Amino acid sequence: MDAVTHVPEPANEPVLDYAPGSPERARLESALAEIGSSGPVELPHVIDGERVAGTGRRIAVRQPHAHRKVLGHLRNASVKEARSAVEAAKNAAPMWRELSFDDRAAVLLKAADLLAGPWRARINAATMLGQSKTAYQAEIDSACELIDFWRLNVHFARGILEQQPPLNSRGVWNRSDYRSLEGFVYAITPFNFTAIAGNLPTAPALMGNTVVWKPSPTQQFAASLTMQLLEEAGMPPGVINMVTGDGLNVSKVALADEDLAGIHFTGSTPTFQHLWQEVGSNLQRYRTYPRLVGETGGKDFIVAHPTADPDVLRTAMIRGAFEFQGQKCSAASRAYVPASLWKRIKGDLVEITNGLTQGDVTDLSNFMGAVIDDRAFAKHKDAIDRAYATRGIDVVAGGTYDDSVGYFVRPTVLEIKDAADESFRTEYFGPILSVHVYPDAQYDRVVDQMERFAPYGLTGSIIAQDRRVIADATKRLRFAAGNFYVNDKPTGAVVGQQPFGGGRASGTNDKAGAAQNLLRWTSVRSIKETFVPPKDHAYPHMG
Ligand SMILES: NC(=O)c1ccc[n+]([C@@H]2O[C@H](COP(=O)([O-])OP(=O)(O)OC[C@H]3O[C@@H](n4cnc5c(N)ncnc54)[C@H](O)[C@@H]3O)[C@@H](O)[C@H]2O)c1
Ligand SMILES: N[C@@H](CCC=O)C(=O)O
Repeated sequence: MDAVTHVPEPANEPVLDYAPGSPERARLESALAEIGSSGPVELPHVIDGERVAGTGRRIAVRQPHAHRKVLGHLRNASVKEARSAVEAAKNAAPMWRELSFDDRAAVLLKAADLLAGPWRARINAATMLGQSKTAYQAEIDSACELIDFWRLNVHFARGILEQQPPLNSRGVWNRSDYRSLEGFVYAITPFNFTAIAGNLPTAPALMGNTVVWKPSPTQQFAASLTMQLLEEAGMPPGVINMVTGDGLNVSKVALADEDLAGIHFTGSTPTFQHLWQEVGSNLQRYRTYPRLVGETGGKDFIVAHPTADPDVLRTAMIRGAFEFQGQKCSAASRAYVPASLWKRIKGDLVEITNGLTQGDVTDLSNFMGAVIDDRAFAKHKDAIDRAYATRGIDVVAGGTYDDSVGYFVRPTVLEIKDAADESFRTEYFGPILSVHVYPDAQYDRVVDQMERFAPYGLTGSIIAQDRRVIADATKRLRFAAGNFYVNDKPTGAVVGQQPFGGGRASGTNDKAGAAQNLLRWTSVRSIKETFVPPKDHAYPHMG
């Protein structure tokens, strides 16, 4: 029973390509048709394994590219449901932490296999319809990244448990006991990645914690399916308690609870800072210091050197800025391009950007869908309108928007004279790329200016051929990005390959899907056992 087992060797889940005629495409199209043709569903809270309708404000979950189509309805959690969720998590804690690691790991390994197989098309289709992702963007998120999170977290967690003190004095045996945190973990997840939503509650759960999970309302459709999948994988009632809605009442209850042991957050910088402040002001209430893990916003950069390959640069800009409508925290939203290169790439960049296909994501020929909701649409519209109204900014591609059918914002390139313009520091979280074109000789000045201009430190790329430039930029931009790319776009980190997260205003850099993150969800106890203990208090020097 107590054998130290080996967990299955992890490997990244292969990305399926959904080419015309492929079996995965047929499965996906049938899942899209099935969801698309069934009426709106109720998206209840799941507390202690029970579906709870709730009494709070009812909110429609819409398809962003066809906003008249409603996928389902949720209700904002009231204080009552928030209390029930916290109580359920606390009650389930002794049972869950007493289960062996292998039992907890088996739930996630089974969930990963279910997602890789029978659940794949359904969750991808839900992510496409609910978050307006193309087939490829859904596949790398809701299938591959989530499967990788679950499999690799088990692998990394096993590695942590194996870390034991290297030294034992004679007659002594030292051990490390990886305890869960004392209390419950509050997981709050963003709209843009089904994988992140699935990882944030399950990573602490793997380490023996029970969780209150509050998904984003605009991701709730896929989140509810993820919850069902976890139940099918054998997750016991009460381990993960999902409450829906805006989270205000959940925070009111959870952040004031003496047993709050941690927050696992991904979302915007202001939301995380607000949660941190609340925890700070409640500090004296808590039994233990809550662990605060937050991955937040970015203003991710591409710096091109005059030696850059123009095709590599253009492709990194288009894919990095516009895939999933620029709604990745890692999306390239500012680029610094030398004048000599800009002359060479501008024509193609503008033509390709203006030709990017956009529309309903069930039409698999589209490169892009819509932005997530009316609020995001309004923010991007304001940013584009401001660009038109500002001297020194040229809207060289895109620059249009239309919300009559869906929340469509055309991929937009702004050529901006002033490197200190606010669009080089503000996260719009949409398909808007600000480009500063600099005289080739001023490369060094530009790198110095951009390194600190935005408050964030999430992702960034250097595009250059000269090795000395790459080496120098890697050093000079060391703290400007937690994920740094050489001759590639700054998006698309793969679990187990490029552990993801950033510093400065971008978060606590605890690297999702890596051992660093899992360590935040365990509180180590050191056990020293002395086999033949001393029976006399005196030391030899006392004579
Ligand atoms: N660094 C990363 O790894 C990463 C990954 C994905 C997204 N992001 C960031 O997330 C942001 C976009 O996501 P979003 O729009 O969902 O962010 P958001 O901050 O608006 O919302 C995130 C979550 O917090 C919830 N929330 C907001 N206020 C709350 C409160 N007081 N109590 C409880 N919950 C509350 C929301 O309902 C949602 O579930 C961008 O800034 C993006 O850069 C970062
Ligand atoms: N990990 C993802 C971004 C997640 C944030 O939205 C990437 O690397 O593109």
